[in-house]
Amino acid sequence: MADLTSRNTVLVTGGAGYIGSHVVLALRDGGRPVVVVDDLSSGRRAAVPPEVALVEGDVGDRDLIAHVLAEHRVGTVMHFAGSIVVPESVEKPLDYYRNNTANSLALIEACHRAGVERFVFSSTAAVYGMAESTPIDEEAPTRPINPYGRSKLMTEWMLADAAAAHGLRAVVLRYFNVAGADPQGRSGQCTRVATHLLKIAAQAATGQRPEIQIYGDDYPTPDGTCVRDYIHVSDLAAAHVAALVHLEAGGDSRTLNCGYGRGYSVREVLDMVETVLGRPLPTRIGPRRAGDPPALVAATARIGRELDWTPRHADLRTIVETALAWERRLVADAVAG
Ligand SMILES: NC(=O)c1ccc[n+]([C@@H]2O[C@H](COP(=O)([O-])OP(=O)(O)OC[C@H]3O[C@@H](n4cnc5c(N)ncnc54)[C@H](O)[C@@H]3O)[C@@H](O)[C@H]2O)c1
Ligand SMILES: O=c1ccn([C@@H]2O[C@H](COP(=O)(O)OP(=O)(O)O[C@H]3O[C@H](CO)[C@@H](O)[C@H](O)[C@H]3O)[C@@H](O)[C@H]2O)c(=O)[nH]1
Repeated sequence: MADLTSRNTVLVTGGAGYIGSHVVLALRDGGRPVVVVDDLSSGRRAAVPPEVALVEGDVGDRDLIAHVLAEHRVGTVMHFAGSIVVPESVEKPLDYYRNNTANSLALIEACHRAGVERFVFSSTAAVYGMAESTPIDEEAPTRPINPYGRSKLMTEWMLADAAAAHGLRAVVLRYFNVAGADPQGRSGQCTRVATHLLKIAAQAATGQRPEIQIYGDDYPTPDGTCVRDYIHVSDLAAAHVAALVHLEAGGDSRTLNCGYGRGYSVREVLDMVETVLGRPLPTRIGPRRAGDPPALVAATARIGRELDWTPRHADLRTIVETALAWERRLVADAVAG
């Protein structure tokens, strides 16, 4: 019989990606043993610290996962691996159901077989769809409006059912808009195809794009542009560590919003980028982007109550400054070859 108490390694799937790599840093900063499984489809080997084992492979590969869980004495799985581009999910829904839903099923099954009972899952505010009112609390109806959101919601359901039947305990974190970079400059967003507002603004600020297009200024919001709740990626990483502590202390399954409960419009974000930069950026008003809700702001009472988590970077200037510092570094590294 395996000694479950000595299983204290955390398996981070997708740990070579943007958010996963920050969580790996937070876990390592806390002295935790970590192993990463990543197929490097969008992640980078360099995002994983050299002392952390990186197993290159598919999270849906049951044999590989069974081997990793046993070999590294994994006690908790944090599951980030997945496909994340909403418009792509509309064009290729089956790819999203395979990579986000079917591969999550394989991973949950592997955990069940191996007796791994603690699970932390990257979900998304996209599960709420067009929210009827904001701020949105966790009891709001889940009516995702695209395959990406549905593929993630199905994983939430599988985890809830596995919790009820098999004793798996899962913290589902529904992220709002994740942005910024590690304040120490160790990681940041590196995606090849940028779609997120702040990444695009950082690329424009560093001369990699001629302009930024604002997708619609006729929304029913104070300045007509969409409002979002931006959370610094390092605070989000700390929420994962707090979720781990909760589960290790015997805590039950939870579904928790991750945001600050404060919304900023697209214009306010771009104003802050210009302020930090000290010069204006070329912007153009374009048409609305399909599927954008006018406002998405998290109700945050539950995470404040359920986890021992205090945000440390909850201001837009810090988010913008760290995102810009990271983008400048990427550009400098590219120039240096
Ligand atoms: N970025 C956001 O604003 C945001 C918001 C809500 C939820 N999320 C969720 O957070 C998670 C991480 O997102 P991110 O922004 O870091 O994206 P990312 O693309 O940077 O990271 C995803 C990682 O998963 C890996 N991966 C993908 N499919 C895999 C597979 N089948 N097997 C092994 N590895 C695989 C990729 O190589 C990459 O390293 C995702 O599950 C996403 O749905 C992100
Ligand atoms: O070039 C751009 C890019 C974005 N936007 C706008 O900026 C806002 C934020 O867009 P983006 O950064 O693409 O994030 P969202 O579409 O809000 O989606 C993110 O945040 C959601 C939660 O709020 C998560 O569910 C998603 O996974 C995550 O990608 C939206 O109003 C966009 O229309 C622009 O105006 N111009």
